[in-house]
This record gives sequence, C-alpha cells and structure tokens, in this order.
Amino acid sequence: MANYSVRNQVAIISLCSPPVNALSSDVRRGILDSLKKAEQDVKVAAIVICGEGRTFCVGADITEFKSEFKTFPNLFELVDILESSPKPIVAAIHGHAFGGGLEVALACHYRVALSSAKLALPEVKLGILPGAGGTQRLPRLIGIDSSMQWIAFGDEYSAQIAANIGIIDRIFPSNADILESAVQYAQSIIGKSLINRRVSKLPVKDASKVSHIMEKYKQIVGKKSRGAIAPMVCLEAIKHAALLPYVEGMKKERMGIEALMGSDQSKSLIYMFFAERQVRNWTIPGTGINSKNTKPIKVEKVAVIGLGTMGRGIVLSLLKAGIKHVSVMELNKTARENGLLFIKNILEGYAARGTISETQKRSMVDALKPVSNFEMLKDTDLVIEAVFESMSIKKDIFAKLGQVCKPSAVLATNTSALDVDEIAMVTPKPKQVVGMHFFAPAHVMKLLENVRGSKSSPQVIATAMNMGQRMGKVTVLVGNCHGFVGNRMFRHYTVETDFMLEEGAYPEQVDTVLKKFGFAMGRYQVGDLSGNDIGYRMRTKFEMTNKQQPPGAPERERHGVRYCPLADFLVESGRLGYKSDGKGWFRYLGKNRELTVDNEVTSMIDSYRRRNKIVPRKINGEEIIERALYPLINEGFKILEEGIASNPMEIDLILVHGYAWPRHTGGPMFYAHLIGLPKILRVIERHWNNAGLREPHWEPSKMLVRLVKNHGNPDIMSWTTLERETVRSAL
Ligand SMILES: CC/C=C\CC(=O)SCCNC(=O)CCNC(=O)[C@H](O)C(C)(C)COP(=O)(O)OP(=O)(O)OC[C@H]1O[C@@H](n2cnc3c(N)ncnc32)[C@H](O)[C@@H]1OP(=O)(O)O
Repeated sequence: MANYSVRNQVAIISLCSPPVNALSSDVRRGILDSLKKAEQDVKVAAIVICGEGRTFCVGADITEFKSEFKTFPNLFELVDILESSPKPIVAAIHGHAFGGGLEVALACHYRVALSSAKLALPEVKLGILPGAGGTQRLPRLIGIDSSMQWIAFGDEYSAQIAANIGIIDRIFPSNADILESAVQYAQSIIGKSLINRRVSKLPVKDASKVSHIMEKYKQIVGKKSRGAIAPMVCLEAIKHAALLPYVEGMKKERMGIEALMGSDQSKSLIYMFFAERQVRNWTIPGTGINSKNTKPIKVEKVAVIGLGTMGRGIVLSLLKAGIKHVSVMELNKTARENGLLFIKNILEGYAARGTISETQKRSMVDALKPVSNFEMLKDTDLVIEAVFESMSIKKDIFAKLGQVCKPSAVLATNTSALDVDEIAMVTPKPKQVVGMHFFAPAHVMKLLENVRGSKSSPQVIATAMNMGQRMGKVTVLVGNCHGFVGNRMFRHYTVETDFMLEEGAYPEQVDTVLKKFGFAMGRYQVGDLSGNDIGYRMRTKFEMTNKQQPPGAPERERHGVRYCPLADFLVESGRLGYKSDGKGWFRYLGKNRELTVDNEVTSMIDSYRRRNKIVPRKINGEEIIERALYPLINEGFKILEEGIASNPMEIDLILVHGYAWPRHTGGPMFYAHLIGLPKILRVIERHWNNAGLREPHWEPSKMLVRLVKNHGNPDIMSWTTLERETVRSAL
C-alpha cells in the first residue's frame, strides 16, 4: 500500500510494503489513489514519492510476475500516469531505487537522493528487461551508450555517479532526513514549468551513433553473457529509443518484456534469485536443527593457517568482512612474505580503485597478525586451516590445534575433498570441527561450501554459516562425503567428456558446444587454465594414472571400470596448460594467449584411437550436452537421496557459483526440471543399460527413478518432500 499526507503544500506519497517496498498490485493501486487525491487537492502544489523503512523501492514484486500485466494499473501504465501529472513530482530516494523503483523515479519530474543510495535497472539479471519505460526513458536522460551499460548488465551505481550523468538532480548527505530534504526541494520547484521535466518528451542525445554503439555492446554482451537472451533484447529495446518516437518505442519494449517474461531463462534466473536468499535458512536434514533454532558463537579473533593461494584469499575475505584480528600462520618464510605482500597489494588496489577508503585499508592491514607458533592461537575463536591437500599434514595440524585452542574454538578445514570426520577424530573435541571449502581465488569467488562432519555441533555449524554470510559469500551447508557436492558431481563431467574424445569428438568441438550452452569456458579450456596436473595429482592418489600401471595392464580400464588415459598422456608429456608455456589441450599463442587447436594433441588422440582400434564416429551437440551434463545431474539426485544436500537449490547454487554453470539455466537440477525428469532418466537408463558396471556414474539414482515412476515430472520444489513421503511409506 501507499500512505498519503500533506505538509506545507506538498503531498507525500510513501510506499509502504516491508521489507523492500516492492511494487505489488496493492502498492501500485495505493500510488495511483494517492496521486488522484494530490491532483484534486487545490492546496497541494507539488508531490513527493518516497519509501518507508530501509529503502525507496526495489522494483516490481517478483512474486507477482505471473499477474504483472493483469491488474490495473500495471507498472507501464502507472509510469505514464505519473509523468503526465500536471503537478510536479519529486522522487525521494534512499536505500535502493532498483528496477521498477527507478522507472517510477524516472517518470517523476525530479529525482533527489541520499549520497548512500544505490540505483540500478537489474531486470536483465532476472531474464527480463526494464518493462516500465526504463529502456525508453533512461536513454533520453543519459544517452544510448550509458543506458546500454546500465541496462544490459544490470549493475548498481551510487547516487553520486547517477547524479554525475544526469539521473539525479540533487544529492543530500547520507545522514540527512530524505523526506524532509525532498519536501524542501519540492517547495523550491513549485511554479516552475514542467516542459523539460517529462523525460519521455526529451530527445535522445547520441541517437545518431546508435548503430555504432549497438555493435560495441553486442560484442561485449556476446562474450560476457554467453547464451543469455535478455541482454540482447535489452539492447534492441534501447536501440528503438533512438530510432522511434516514445510511444512506438514503448510498444517495442512491451513486446520485449512479453517475450521474456515466463521464458525458461527468466524462470531460471528468478529461481536463482530466491535460492540465494533461501540458502541462508540452512537445515540439517532429518534432525530439526536449523538456522532459526541455532545461534553461532561470537567470533572476533580468526586465524588462517597457510598463506598459499587459498590462505591468502581467505585472509582477504575475512578482512573485507570487517574481522579486526586475523592471525596468519605460515611456517615457510618465503611463502609468508609473499603471502603478506600479496594481501597488502590487493588491499592497495582496492583503495586505489576506491572500493575501500584509506582508513579502511589501514585498519585491515593493522588487523593482520602474523604468528609463528600454535601457542599463539590459544584465544582464537575460529581457526581456518588452508594448507596443502594432504590428510597427514592436516591431521598433524588439527592434533596441535586440539591441544592449544580454547575448548569453544571452532576448527575449520578448507579441504576440497578429504574426510572431515577423519580430520576431526585427531582432536579431543571432534564436535568443534567443520569443513569450510572455499573456492580459488577465495577473495573473489562467491561460493563457500561448508561441510558438516558427523560430529560437528549445531553451534559450530551455525558459526561457519554465519561467518560465510559475514564474508558476503553464498554459503551452502552440505554433508561429508568424498568431494562434497561440487567436486563429487563435477568429476563425472570430466570423465564423460574424455570418453567422448576417445569415441570421436575433439576438445575444440566439446568446448564449443559447452560454451554455446552457456559455460564461459569449455571443459578443456578450464583444465588448461587451472592446470591439468591438479586432476592428475588426484588420480595419482588412487593409483590410476597411466605411469602407475604395470606393463601389460589394460590401457582403458582401472579397477574394472572404464578409464580414459588421454588426460594422463597430456600431463606426462608436459602439457599442464597455460602455465607450461601455453601448452595443454590447446596451444595458447602470442601476447594475448590466443587459443588455437594444436595438431600435436589431435595426433595424440588419433594415434590412441588407432592403437585401441577405436573407429571414431561423429558425435553431435545434443549427445555432447547429454553425456557431459546428465551424469552430473544423476549424481545430484544421489546427493539429495543421501541427504548430503537438503534441497536442489543448494546443489544449483554450488554449481553456478563454484563451477561457472550458466546461471540462466538455473543450475543442473533446475535445468533437469526444465528438460523434464522422464527424459533425463530415459537417457541415463539407456547409457546404463549399454555400459553397466563398467561406467558406474550412469547407474540411475534411486530417487530419480522413484520420482519419475510415482510422479512423472514433479515440480522441483516438491522433490525432497515427495521422496521423503515415498521412502516413509515404504518402511
Ligand atoms: C513490467 C516489469 C517492470 C519492472 C520489472 C522489475 O522491477 S523486476 C525487479 C527488479 N528489481 C530487482 O531485481 C531487485 C531485487 N532485489 C535485490 O536485488 C535485493 O533485494 C536488494 C534490493 C539489493 C536488497 O538487498 P538486501 O540484501 O538488502 O535484501 P534481500 O535481497 O535479502 O531482500 C529482502 C527480502 O525482500 C525480498 N525481495 C527483494 N526484492 C524483491 C522484489 N523485487 N520482489 C519481491 N521480493 C523481493 C527478498 O526475497 C527478501 O525476502 P526474504 O523472504 O527476506 O528472503
């Protein structure tokens, strides 16, 4: 709803829909009714629209998208009504003016804001476009170029930046009373002509350059938002602002939003939006323990052990989260010095770019406390171990931590696959131990996969979850198993793509198909970037690599299971990827490290096929997608079945934020839901029937089988409940 009052000739319409004043049908109706009152009241000479509570307005109510066009006034009707008001309207912005909220502001005749306010048209991130005149009004205020930048990427901007380019007319200090300031501002413009204040009537300044600007953004969008439809539709709509009169441009905008709203990509992105919020409410399956009934312990002092790539990133994440005491322990002198230098340089960079102030930078540097022995960690609240991935080294460290740390200290390991329970058992209090699996570089990557050991106490889990949220991470709680959720699922992707190389595909073909699907890089380029030796080291642990096999051992089999040694050959011939002189699955040439196909790799694959009498066959894009992605989805169902993840959203967040799975498909589980579970199962069963135990990753998940058998293609939100009911009724 919207509240209405009048103060000294100024009518105040305040949006009131906690927590973020989304423009639900009630709020839109409230604005319209209040506007009518203000227009009819002869004592009112100007109008202020503001938001109650913490924010101005975050835009359309996403939960009402299905009925957005049905109830009067919808948003695009409302903005035109506002702009045509004969009385001047001032938008008073604090907090956020996002999406439809900014579009309402653009329809007002003046916009004032607190310096702390943030503005954005982020609709593209929901797979739609600003459908309430945003694509037509913004170019008339700030030009085509800036509008494309704002709308096609949906990023937020400070009120000051918005003022610099002409969106905001007056900025007030962040501690000012926004309503009071806006009312005074409104009084100052009473009686002024509105002729140049109706944005839809203004010309687009750089309209003549539209084709050139459009080309520039098409290129950027093509690279940055691979496979996403909405950014291109946004660009098209903005182009129409330059080429058509406002009314015609609005028709095009409307066609754009009608095409996008309800599309699979938009559904996926909205699902992601809610998943990122839902995941804060963690739960331990089957126990009744959850974020609502468990409190974290207070964490003031944190320690990080190990200053390698992971440790450095974790320290930076802690500093950014405002932790005022971060002990860092690295016994290797060179690694310690390099690590500290790296951290300080990054902080310098943040300060130089204005991401943090000089004062903040100084206090972050002051918070760093290098320590040289375990004794010095005795009053630390949380220790995060980030040393080399070796069980014996980690056990050594945890045994020492168990002796010196206070009993309430939370002891976390940043392992990416090792058994958290085994590590915990060397301490006197295994319930204090938890996994905190960061992703490299930890100060950049948004994902934190927290691992609950079988003994981890609820309070310890709550502390790790809370710390992740303080660091601004998408923090997902998972159970303890080899590789946890992400690495466990992703392994099948690499295994199966390598099988396709054996059978007839080439790395460039596989990567092209995966990039078309939406991955920023294909499986083989990723291998080259992160280093093909990482997987090799892992396979070495299980004695699987080519070199470890005795003479005469079958080349394509390990422990009775199908195996492809091509990745081993690559590493054993020194092709680790970017870092080995630009040689990996591909060759990276020149200053820009241009990716090129390398005949040496092609020959290696060809001769391997000949040696093993494999007759290559044509593998099409559909097969590549199914075989690369469906085993991973199958594993996702096994993870749900085992209670390693509590719901599909958690799995999707992990794959999207940690493994660059394209966000606009909603993650593997949502993608499966869009494709339809019966089809997914059919393909999995076909492979399983052909390969059997030689390819165990194709063994269908029992949960998937049960869901399809009992419910066909149930809604993703009901999967875990239906599974629980089925299992319970079978007992
Ligand atoms: C014709 C179509 C025309 C226009 C289309 C649009 O306007 S589409 C909407 C465009 N706006 C957005 O995409 C903004 C989405 N919201 C955000 O990005 C963040 O909420 C924001 C504004 C940065 C604030 O972040 P903060 O961390 O402060 O809050 P949080 O995200 O936790 O949100 C609090 C609760 O509000 C719910 N919510 C937020 N935005 C909306 C929305 N637009 N519609 C409905 N609900 C919204 C959010 O889910 C949180 O709910 P909770 O139950 O507490 O988890």
